[in-house]
Amino acid sequence: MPKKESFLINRIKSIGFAFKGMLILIRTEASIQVQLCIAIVVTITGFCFDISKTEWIAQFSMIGLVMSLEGMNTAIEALADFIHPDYHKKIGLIKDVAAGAVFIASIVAVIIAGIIYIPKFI
Ligand SMILES: Nc1ncnc2c1ncn2[C@@H]1O[C@H](COP(=O)(O)OP(=O)(O)OP(=O)(O)O)[C@@H](O)[C@H]1O
Repeated sequence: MPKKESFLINRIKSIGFAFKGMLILIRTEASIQVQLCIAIVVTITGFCFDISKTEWIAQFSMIGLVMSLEGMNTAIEALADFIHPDYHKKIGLIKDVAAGAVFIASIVAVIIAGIIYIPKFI
């Protein structure tokens, strides 16, 4: 019994730490703030155009993917700066690759937005 309790408490604590991390990202990361604004705008646009359930799923999936990858990118940047604060070619490569992952998701997000909204204008 006590084992189960401590497991539950640990899970709740983990959710608390994760929530704290999310708030840090929203408060301190300019890219996340921009993405959050875009997410709010496209969500309002979704209501305006009365998009279908499948389109909502695609839209929210891309919002989640881009913002969570941006969070991972921020963590990798912070880790790289902590491990090696000075200039190093490898650190540059690590940061570029992490940023590249966000960029790929962002391009796909723009394509999906085009698939959803362009037909509503023509
Ligand atoms: N220590 C380093 N050694 C080599 N190149 C680096 C180093 N730090 C940064 N760079 C290069 O500069 C780019 C930008 O790095 P930076 O850490 O400023 O990230 P950023 O994309 O500007 O993110 P943020 O705006 O969140 O700080 C990297 O992608 C990398 O090419």
